[in-house]
Amino acid sequence: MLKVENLSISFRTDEGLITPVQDIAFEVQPGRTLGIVGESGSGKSISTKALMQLLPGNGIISSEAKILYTDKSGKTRDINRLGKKGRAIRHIRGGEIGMIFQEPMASFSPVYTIGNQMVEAIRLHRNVGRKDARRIAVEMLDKVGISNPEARVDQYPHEMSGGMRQRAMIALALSAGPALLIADEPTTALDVTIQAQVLELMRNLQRDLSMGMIFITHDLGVISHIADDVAVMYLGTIVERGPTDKVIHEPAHPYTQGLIKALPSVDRLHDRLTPIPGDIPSPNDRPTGCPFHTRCTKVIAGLCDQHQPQILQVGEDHTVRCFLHEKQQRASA
Ligand SMILES: Nc1ncnc2c1ncn2[C@@H]1O[C@H](COP(=O)(O)OP(=O)(O)OP(=O)(O)O)[C@@H](O)[C@H]1O
Repeated sequence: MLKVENLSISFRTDEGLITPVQDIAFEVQPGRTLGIVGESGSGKSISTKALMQLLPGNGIISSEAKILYTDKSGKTRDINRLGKKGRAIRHIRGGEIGMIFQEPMASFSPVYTIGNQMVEAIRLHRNVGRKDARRIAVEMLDKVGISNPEARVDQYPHEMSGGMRQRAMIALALSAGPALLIADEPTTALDVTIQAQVLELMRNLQRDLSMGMIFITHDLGVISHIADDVAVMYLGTIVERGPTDKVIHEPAHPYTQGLIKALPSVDRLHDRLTPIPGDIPSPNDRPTGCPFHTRCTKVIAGLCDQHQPQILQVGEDHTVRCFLHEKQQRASA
């Protein structure tokens, strides 16, 4: 339903043009969840904002990028050719592709009730009257597990707890009936028990409604619970991509291996965690060669610091950008 190719994103800044996302490609299949994982600043959020033409004013999507989206009627369009305004992109935002964020207040206005905001969103994208829209809003609140939805629908966002607001935001995004949902760190700010409930809810809703979903997080543990496929991002490039099971159990890129070693686990309480050394460099200061080579424990001097690795196939639908695999494949050929 979504095929992204050659996507680079730049920003005009006082220091000149920076390009925090460089030439990424990924796909989302109907009814499947793609997880995008990476440290803060790797470019996860801006990559998905670009899909809805929601980059800030100084943001530029590369002209050669293709963002091919097949809508509910089966028509495929290149979102990169639609521009930021106009009917076509407004129809896609919300009605075709919904979005939820870490902070529900980014979706809700504090001055209107939850119900009023849901009714507006439903009527914008569906051909129904106010009464039916309100009925759909109540049904949606019920579906996301909010008790007594007939009364809650008339509450203001500040009258709900954090976890409940998060559920209401999911209901708001789903009430317009999107075919694809983008969830940007939706559970990061919640405490772990509520986080688990919201993750479970999202997984069930995604299956019941056969929606496609892109789930952004810095937490590989969360990815293993929710995503069918995963793209691992580092400093604006996708370094590894594949089915979640494969990527977690047979990680091919040293960065993915590092993320897994850094994951805390209750089974290994006495083991020391192994953090990835150093910090992610700034996009203004991108290293030459492989962007990860400055932190990589397996760096090959003279190669990784000078040349960009190409995308290599390491299994069915499993790809990696790393010279270690190029070397191995050449040796076994
Ligand atoms: N409006 C902007 N102007 C200039 N640079 C920007 C702008 N917005 C984002 N960036 C750059 O893009 C980089 C990637 O941002 P993005 O928000 O996508 O990261 P992220 O991986 O989602 O991180 P986080 O998990 O912290 O949200 C940032 O580090 C910053 O350098």
